[in-house]
Amino acid sequence: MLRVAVPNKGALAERASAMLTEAGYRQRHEPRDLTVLDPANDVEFFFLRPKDIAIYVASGDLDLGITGRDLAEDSGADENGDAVQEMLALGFGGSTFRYAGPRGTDWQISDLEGKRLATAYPKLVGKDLRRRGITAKVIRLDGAVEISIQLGVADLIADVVGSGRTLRQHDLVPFGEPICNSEAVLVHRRGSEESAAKLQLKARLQGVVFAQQYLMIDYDCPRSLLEKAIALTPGLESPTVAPLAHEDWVAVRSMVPRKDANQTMDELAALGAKAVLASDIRFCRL
Ligand SMILES: Nc1ncnc2c1ncn2[C@@H]1O[C@H](COP(=O)(O)OP(=O)(O)OP(=O)(O)O)[C@@H](O)[C@H]1O
Ligand SMILES: O=P(O)(O)OC[C@H]1O[C@H](OP(=O)(O)OP(=O)(O)O)[C@H](O)[C@@H]1O
Ligand SMILES: [Mg+2]
Repeated sequence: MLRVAVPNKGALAERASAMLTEAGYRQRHEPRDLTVLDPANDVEFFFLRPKDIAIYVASGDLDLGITGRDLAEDSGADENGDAVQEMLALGFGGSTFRYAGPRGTDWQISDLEGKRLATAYPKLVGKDLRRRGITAKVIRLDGAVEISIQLGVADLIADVVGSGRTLRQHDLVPFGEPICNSEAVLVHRRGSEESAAKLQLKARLQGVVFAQQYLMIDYDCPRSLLEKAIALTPGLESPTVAPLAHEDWVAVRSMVPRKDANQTMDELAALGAKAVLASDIRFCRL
């Protein structure tokens, strides 16, 4: 039976469970439940603290986990790499992990040298500092890191930035390139086998991710414009083209990236396509 770790609280928990439900798996009904058995799919889910998930997966006690890329990178067992390996990016829970300092100074990365730096991600930060050849005193906190400078424990911080609201509230500004561009990811133990059971769960989640990132576009198109229309909507392999009762016209169906959909629809309409419709894809296998 496949054993899978899912965040039990925090920024990723709800979306991770919703994605698994969409992919056809049983999820918990009681928010306090720590395990859910899904015998039909031969999977058991374990609901764990987000920070602990990479530890269970890296040790091999659990086969797969959903966690943040920043947390996965922070779990690295040694200098040679992370103990867990990303199998799939899940397209939600986006954030950056950044250095920040008090507003009013034009902070540079070189200013980190010799400073006290508070963070809840000491390994991720330690690796970044070593890579840059900077020596700083890393102070490990569990959370609410943004307040540590005000309280006198640190000079600078490194933390998760979502909307940026928490930094602004504490008069902090981010500086330097992000240490990590994070999102929710599916991980397994580095170097472990990609078994058929793991690949099946990955494929199901991939189907949900694609369904959320693409729309299906349908339109009617004069045959004379078909080549130009297909160039706008090439689809994944190639679009479906079906005859219409009116022999000068065809119906076209193609998947387009959701983020480009409105622009593509405008361009199709300008070209002379009619009845341009967009619809959601619920899930898919590609
Ligand atoms: N405001 C946010 N926006 C986007 N992603 C976030 C945000 N806060 C946290 N995350 C992401 O969620 C993941 C886990 O962080 P989360 O805050 O949920 O757990 P935690 O800090 O370990 O637990 P807790 O905050 O409950 O003590 C990380 O990958 C992080 O990047
Ligand atoms: O840029 P924002 O949208 O404001 O989000 C960023 C904040 O969200 C997370 O905090 P969380 O609520 O998890 O509390 P924590 O610091 O105790 O982990 C993160 O650690 C930042 O503090
Ligand atoms: Mg947090």
